[in-house]
Amino acid sequence: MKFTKMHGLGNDFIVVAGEKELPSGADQLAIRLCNRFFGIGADGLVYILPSETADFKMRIINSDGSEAEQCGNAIRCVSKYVYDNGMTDKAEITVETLGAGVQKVQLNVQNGKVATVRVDMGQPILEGLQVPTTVDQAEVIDYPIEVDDRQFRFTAVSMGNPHCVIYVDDAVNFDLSLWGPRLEVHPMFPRKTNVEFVTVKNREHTDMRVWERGAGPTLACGTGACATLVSSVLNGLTDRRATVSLKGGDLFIEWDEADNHVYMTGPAEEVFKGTL
Ligand SMILES: N[C@@H](CCC[C@H](N)C(=O)O)C(=O)O
Repeated sequence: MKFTKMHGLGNDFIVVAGEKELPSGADQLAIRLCNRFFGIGADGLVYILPSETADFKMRIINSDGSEAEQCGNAIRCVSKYVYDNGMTDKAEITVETLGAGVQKVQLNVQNGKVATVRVDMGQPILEGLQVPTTVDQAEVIDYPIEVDDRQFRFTAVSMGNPHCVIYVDDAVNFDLSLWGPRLEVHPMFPRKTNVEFVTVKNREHTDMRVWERGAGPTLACGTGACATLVSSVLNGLTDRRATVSLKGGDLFIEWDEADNHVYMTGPAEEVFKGTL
């Protein structure tokens, strides 16, 4: 099996192309290959597959073997992969995802290779039961949640996958590994959740640290950055265009008032190719 190790701001993936469909046993393979001590090491295993409704289809398996509906950093890596490897010569492509429909992608090509990618991430889902949370409300904004003896307030956003956004005084130094795993499996999130801890720096800039469902602490999360911007607008904290600074670097996120779509712009990089 040939693979390419790629990353988007340090959120890293083992990318595999050439299969017709998601192979059975992909969950166990992801657990084995994503292991940083006994495998290649990655946050997820990503398959690029043929699609009947788009130019390509993407499936992503988290490092714990669970499948995610969508992944912002992976879709940028997939877009770079298909262009740089001659699977398309188009600068605008479409990618089918499991839970966020078909997404339109614009490639910024420099010297024949994709440098950055702008993805139309679609419309955010805010209805509480659809995110999903157990809160039966049209929107779940600044809502109380208790973990052990600590009270947080969260805003729920789905970008195809669920996110719980929490504002803290200092996201950069926040104890992610203590609270992230507890919130990920909190009973208010029936399909578990990704958790973003956010500090607003000004109306066009936030810091964010993420605990990902099925992968733990990662250096960046594209859908998490989108959820952060949407949440920050809903809470009146930022404008509709802002930079989200993650541990691995910056993503530029826009929530368009006209079409209600969220747009994410950021880099994608190849690390190495290999054969198993
Ligand atoms: N890193 C991703 C999200 C990957 C999936 C996530 N762990 C989930 O289970 O929803 C991103 O860049 O969006």
